[in-house]
Amino acid sequence: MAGSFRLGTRGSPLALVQAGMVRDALIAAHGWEDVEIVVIRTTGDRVQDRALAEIGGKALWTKELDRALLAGEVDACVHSMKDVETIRPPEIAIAAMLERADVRDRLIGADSIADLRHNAVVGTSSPRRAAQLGRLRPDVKTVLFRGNVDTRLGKLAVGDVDATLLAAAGLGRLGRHDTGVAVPFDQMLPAPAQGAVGIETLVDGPARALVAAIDHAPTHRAVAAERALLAALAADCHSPVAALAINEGEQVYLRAQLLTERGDEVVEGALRGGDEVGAALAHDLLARAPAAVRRLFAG
Ligand SMILES: NCc1[nH]cc(CCC(=O)O)c1CC(=O)O
Repeated sequence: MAGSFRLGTRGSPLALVQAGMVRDALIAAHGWEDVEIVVIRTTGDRVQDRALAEIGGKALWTKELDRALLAGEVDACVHSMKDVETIRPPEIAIAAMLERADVRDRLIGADSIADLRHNAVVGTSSPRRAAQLGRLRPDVKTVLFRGNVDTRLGKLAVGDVDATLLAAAGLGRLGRHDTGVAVPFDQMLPAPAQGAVGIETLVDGPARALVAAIDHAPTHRAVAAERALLAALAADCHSPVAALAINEGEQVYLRAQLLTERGDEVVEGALRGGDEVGAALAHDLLARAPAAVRRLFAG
């Protein structure tokens, strides 16, 4: 490759740490002297006062990065896989994923969900977290909470809310391993693809194989199963859906949960299998879902 490899990324502190991890992995795999990091500003970074779901969804984070990739301004783009839509442009491939970090959520502001004060106010803009919280604690109110990790922790510190929930992976990558407490899976199953960093390239071209050299296959397989479930559900960022695939040899054990907005109704299930497991579990859940849940996943 002539010149240094160019890696596109958003400019948030977390995105820059993740891009640095990808750069280091590429340098180690290929013995390159350097990788150029190209910061691309996205609509999602500019609009901070409305829920992601309300203003256009996950495309807000990917659109500008996709454009730079398609225009040949960068060789690859780094994403939190959680923020990448299920349906991608046909010219773009998920070439690799880094090994997944801690997939759990962390609660900041109380020792546990049970310990939240009566009628506590929790800041989150995630339909999944709001629904799961509503299911466990119907008295708790959730309010819109956006901005990067530091912005959210700042709002918590000044008392705008009693508590908030953030992904352990993001906190850890920002050096905040000790912020808050981990919420166990049985209380809060994570978002599909939470904790996974992905690298996209063009389908055709030399970058794809270069990036594939740093792929962590078990992470890729697990996240692919979670994304296949989302695709079969026709779910988007409005959808209160949780899913987690655990590797078992060449197979995965996929767990998932669909909820109503306040978590009054829920359907959950699990399935073990290969490539088909995401779609199969989606169909099983939809078949068993209460009407109020199925309505949210009408696609
Ligand atoms: N939607 C925002 C977002 N996208 C990825 C992460 C954290 C890192 C990850 O899950 O890989 C976060 C913040 C959060 O949910 O706390």
